[in-house]
Amino acid sequence: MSTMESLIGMVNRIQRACTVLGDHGGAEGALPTLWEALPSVAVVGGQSSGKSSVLESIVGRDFLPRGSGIVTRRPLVLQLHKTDDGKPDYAEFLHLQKRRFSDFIVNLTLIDLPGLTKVAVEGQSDNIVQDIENMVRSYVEKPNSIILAISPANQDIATSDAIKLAREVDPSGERTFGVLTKLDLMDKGTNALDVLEGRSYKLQHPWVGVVNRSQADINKSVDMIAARQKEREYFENSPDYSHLASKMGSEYLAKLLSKHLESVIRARIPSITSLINKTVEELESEMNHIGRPIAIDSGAQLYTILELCRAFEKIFKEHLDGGRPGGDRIYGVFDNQLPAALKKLPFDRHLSLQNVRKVVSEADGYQPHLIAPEQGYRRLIEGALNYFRGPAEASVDAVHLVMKELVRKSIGETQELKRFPTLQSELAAASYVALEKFRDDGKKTVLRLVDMESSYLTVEFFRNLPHEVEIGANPANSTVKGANPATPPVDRYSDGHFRRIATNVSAYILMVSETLRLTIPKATVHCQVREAKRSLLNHFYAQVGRKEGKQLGQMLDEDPALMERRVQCAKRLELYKSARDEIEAVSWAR
Ligand SMILES: Nc1nc2c(ncn2[C@@H]2O[C@H](COP(=O)(O)OP(=O)(O)OP(=O)(O)O)[C@@H](O)[C@H]2O)c(=O)[nH]1
Repeated sequence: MSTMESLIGMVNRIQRACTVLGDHGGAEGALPTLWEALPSVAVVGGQSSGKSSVLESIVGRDFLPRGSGIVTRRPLVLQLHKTDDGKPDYAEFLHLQKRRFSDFIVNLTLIDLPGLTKVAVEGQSDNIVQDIENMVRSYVEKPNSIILAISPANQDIATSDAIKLAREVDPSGERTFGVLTKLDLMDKGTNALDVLEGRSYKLQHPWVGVVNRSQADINKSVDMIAARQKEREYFENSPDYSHLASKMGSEYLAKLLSKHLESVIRARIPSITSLINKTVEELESEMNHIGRPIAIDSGAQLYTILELCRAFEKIFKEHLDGGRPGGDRIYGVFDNQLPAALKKLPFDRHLSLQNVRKVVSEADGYQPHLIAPEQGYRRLIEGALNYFRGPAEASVDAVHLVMKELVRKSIGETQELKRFPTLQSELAAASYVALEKFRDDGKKTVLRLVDMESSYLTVEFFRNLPHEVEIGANPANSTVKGANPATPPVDRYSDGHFRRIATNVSAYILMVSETLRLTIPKATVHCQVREAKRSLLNHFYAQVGRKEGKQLGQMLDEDPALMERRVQCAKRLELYKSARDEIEAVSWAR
């Protein structure tokens, strides 16, 4: 394999790596540095110094338009690896190079130096000159830019624009290749040995003299092969240069340049590889984070849905049972909210002397009570018990709210669910419906506890009360109590009598309150918390089980942005891996 072929093969591989990555050195590129890490060749020289001719002979084809128009009259920056939109002047040209240079892919840049200063024609601002100069400079300044400095032999080397620029941006000369063109056009009796042997201007790489096709050759359509032959003969037969013949000419220049490019590219491979490896790692970890794509068969989809539900349920239970926060707030309802609400019930008002007297009297009707006001007691107690409905229902509602919040939190905390917004909302909806049902059940149960208190009073409480006679307001009546029903007692009932009734009812209500304080939490946990742990998603599971494949798929609808991201990542990952293969092949090929 010739040096040139192996270089081209190598660059082709790297180029393929770059192309698969969509990396063309632009800012939008995935790995902008990959392409940019490669050396580029800038062919610089004064007007008509022979840049195009040299480039052609290196590449081995006739490809550049010549002699007029776009090539000669402007500072020409030709990048063979990318088109530059917005510069219609070059469009045709760039179009041409695209077609022709698929086999020589090092970033080639052709720079016409004197053109730089002459570009500002009428109507153009000086800024353009400056801009173009900056652009050119940005090419040749890059440490990975190899400068092919073209100087015509029939001009004083001291005035060479190419050497002037090269000296400026590459003082040590390590990336400058001096090319002397038009040796055949030198005045008779003069030669360029001072330059070619490095005495006029020393560079680290040897100077190479070339003889390109003359304008006459071009006009006669002398092809490249013939031109090469002619060039070879020129050096072999030249009395001045025959001793240098093996190190002169376009072919030698191409070989020299290829070897240099190859070593520079090889030197860059480790850093390119590590760059690729780093990106592969990043992409892999992102892919892990995004998760695998979902299966398409409905069995696997159902399985996935159930797995996800289970993951959610597990977290939800951890919130209730502890391990994750939130369950303690339910205890907070029982320990603070409920007792406080019970304590705040307006029994003082209900058992005010005035109300007790009113309720008892109304219960007595036309016939005042004789012994204890049985009906009065019952009505007072019933009235008081009604007040418990509020706190009882409020406890159920409070627990409901806590659990709803825990469902919301648990869905948010289920990592696996993150990518499935549809399933997330369906799970939330199903859970809320279930919690609603548990709440209804909880309410029914706690209200039943209250109702039970009114349906049957604790008889012992009253039996154990001190006898009416002893609590009677008037000691004079104590002997007749119960003995003389005919005595109209209405006016005999003093404040003390009613106060005592109030005290008794109050004591009874306190006892009931204590009971409910203990039983409402039991009912709530039984109906809501325990049920939620046991059957939060039961209905949902039944529904899912009846779903068709298509509906299952819909439930697993992913966030479109995420799906897109996964596809992108997967694609890039594959590309990077194949790029890595290409690059690895380069480092093994010798
Ligand atoms: N005789 C002879 N003519 C040459 C040589 N090199 C270039 N020429 C001629 O010089 C003219 C300019 O050559 P190009 O290769 O177009 O030079 P260039 O630097 O690309 O020109 P611009 O881009 O217009 O600045 C052409 O007519 C070439 O045929 C050479 O070594 N010997």
